[in-house]
Amino acid sequence: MPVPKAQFHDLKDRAVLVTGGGSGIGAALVEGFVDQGARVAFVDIDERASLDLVERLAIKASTAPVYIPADLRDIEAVKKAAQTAAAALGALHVLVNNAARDDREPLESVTEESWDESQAVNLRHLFFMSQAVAPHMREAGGGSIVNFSSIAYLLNMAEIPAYATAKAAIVGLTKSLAGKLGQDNIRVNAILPGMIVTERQKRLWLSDAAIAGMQERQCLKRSLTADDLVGPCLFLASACSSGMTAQTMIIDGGAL
Ligand SMILES: NC(=O)c1ccc[n+]([C@@H]2O[C@H](COP(=O)([O-])OP(=O)(O)OC[C@H]3O[C@@H](n4cnc5c(N)ncnc54)[C@H](O)[C@@H]3O)[C@@H](O)[C@H]2O)c1
Repeated sequence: MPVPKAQFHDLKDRAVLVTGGGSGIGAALVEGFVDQGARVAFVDIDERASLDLVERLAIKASTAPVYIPADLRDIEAVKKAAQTAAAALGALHVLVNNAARDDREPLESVTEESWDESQAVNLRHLFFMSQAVAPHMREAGGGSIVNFSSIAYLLNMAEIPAYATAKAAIVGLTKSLAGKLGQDNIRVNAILPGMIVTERQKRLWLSDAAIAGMQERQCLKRSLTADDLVGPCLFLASACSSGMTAQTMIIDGGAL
């Protein structure tokens, strides 16, 4: 059964920036915000997927999303992307820090370089993008930042020490940013997805046995998809959650 689409009326015309919006969960989030009538920009390194998404959404939306090509491992590019988004959309009100790359790398293989690379792609840009966007949110009178963590760091998964570290740190980052930015009416929350069956996940990591194993573990006996994250993310972005900050929301079908 398809996940029903929510409507949050305060998100209409809101200026929204999504990182990693070109494919996977991020693309579903971009579409979710576009469906609200929000004005959306997204950053992604994958130009082909991103341009395809813009083309697809331009057909159905009055305002097509703005694609900002950038590599979020480059902090100057992160800052520039925030400025480009604000210049295109006006004072930003919502930031979704979604981009990541869940490479597997066992303990024995991790090097200084691969460790730093993992933190750069999975953690560092969330801080610097939030830092760059916060002044625009102050200008807008407040805002909402949604950080994508993962339940992976709670599952004792052996093959992802650097990724799990980054995803755990995102919860700490979320709470610290919330502590600082609350005085400016900027809320900061995190979403922890469980196993979300995307095309990329199926191509790279998810065997039929792994999917069946997770369904067995979950309370809900179906696979979750990117659409399962859209409603929760819109809710955190909307003033419907205006009393909620420094929190984590687990969307895992009851796996934990
Ligand atoms: N899919 C899952 O099962 C799952 C589970 C738990 C958490 N999550 C989290 O949800 C978020 C989205 O996951 P996903 O499965 O859609 O990931 P994905 O890999 O399918 O998509 C990530 C997007 O980020 C972009 N990206 C990657 N590196 C980039 C860089 N350096 N600069 C700019 N863009 C870059 C990619 O091009 C891609 O469009 C991530 O934070 C991930 O950790 C996913």
